[in-house]
Amino acid sequence: MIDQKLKVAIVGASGFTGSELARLLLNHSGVSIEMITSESHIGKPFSDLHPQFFTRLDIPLVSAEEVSKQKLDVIFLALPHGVSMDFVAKWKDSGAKIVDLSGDFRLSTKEVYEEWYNKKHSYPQGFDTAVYGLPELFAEKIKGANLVANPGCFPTASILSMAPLFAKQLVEDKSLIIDAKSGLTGAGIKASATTHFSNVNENFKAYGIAGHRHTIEIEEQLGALSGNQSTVQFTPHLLPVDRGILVTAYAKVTGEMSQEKLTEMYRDYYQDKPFVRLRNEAPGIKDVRGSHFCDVYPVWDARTERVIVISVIDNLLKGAASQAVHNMNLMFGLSEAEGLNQVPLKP
Ligand SMILES: NC(=O)C1=CN([C@@H]2O[C@H](COP(=O)(O)OP(=O)(O)OC[C@H]3O[C@@H](n4cnc5c(N)ncnc54)[C@H](OP(=O)(O)O)[C@@H]3O)[C@@H](O)[C@H]2O)C=CC1
Ligand SMILES: CC(=O)N[C@@H](CCC(=O)OP(=O)(O)O)C(=O)O
Repeated sequence: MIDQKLKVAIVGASGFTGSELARLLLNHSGVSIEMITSESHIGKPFSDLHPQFFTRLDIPLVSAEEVSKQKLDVIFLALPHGVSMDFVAKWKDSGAKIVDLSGDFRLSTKEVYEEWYNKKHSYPQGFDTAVYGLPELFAEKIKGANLVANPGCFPTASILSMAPLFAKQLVEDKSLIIDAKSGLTGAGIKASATTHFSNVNENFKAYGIAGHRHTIEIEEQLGALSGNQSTVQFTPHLLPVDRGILVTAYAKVTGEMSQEKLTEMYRDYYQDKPFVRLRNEAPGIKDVRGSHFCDVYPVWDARTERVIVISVIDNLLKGAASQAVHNMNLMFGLSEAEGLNQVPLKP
């Protein structure tokens, strides 16, 4: 019998999102993991780096150079910004479809990228063919894409919190404030002073104030949705937990609003989007931990005349790895939910 499974490579799998990709793809019926790369651990079994895979995924790690030598259907890039773009340039005509988890291909133009990512070397050709991989908004475009720019974790939770209102052009200009909190795995596997146990444990801190690169990503996507330029005040915070993002978004809206109208609007917008769950109480990060869900809770505060929306995701999953798998499912015409039906891990 001919093996119909998609041949997949995970590039940069010694990191957090790479290992989460491996966990999801191992349980995906339509995929065969052909290759996992790491430059700093060539030759070691994957399970030596991530012992949770012992006896389940022990294949040796290879250099990314090996990717060019094999016929693959999908390449997942779980690499830092500025590194991914060079691999995309190399492999974009290889016949494999690429899902890039970095920020390299998410923004609209070279100029915007260079402004917000402070890039030194020039941007490769081909970025204009990338599709922004947020399935709830762009499924049709993703289906035809060869290169998907997987969204950032904060932008995923932020955009989904506000999309129904922007789609109807109901948000007052410059009124949107997004206050977001992330678990530590959002910062990647490399140790730093910021993520040192003593700096994080029993602590809680804002960072990237008035300049975090996710601001422009959120602005561009919400702007595209409404057809108007949007300006967002975005402030991330570091939470002393492993994983999870909680967004609290505040906005002024134009026209009459009520709780019933708001709930109805969100229900309509997300009715055929199985991974966005409309909640009737404030969700916590553990309600989605280990899953592909984004839980959303919209509230109308008549006293302040503001909409407040709480949204939660697992930054490593809906914010990265499971979103990448969702994109692959769409790109290859597979069932959207294949490999993504995990029930959240709670407590
Ligand atoms: N963590 C999160 O919650 C999210 C992360 N992202 C994005 O996904 C990407 C991966 O993130 P994450 O897994 O957290 O990152 P990590 O820092 O945990 O891992 C990055 C991996 O990239 C590899 N790498 C680093 N430099 C190079 C290089 N010069 N050439 C080849 N490989 C290199 C490293 O592997 P090795 O040295 O073994 O080769 C490492 O395993 C990043 O762009 C990140 O911004 C997006 C959404 C959420
Ligand atoms: C907690 C933490 O440090 N988070 C990261 C965001 C990680 C992510 O989603 O985004 P990118 O792919 O855009 O890097 C940060 O604020 O830079």
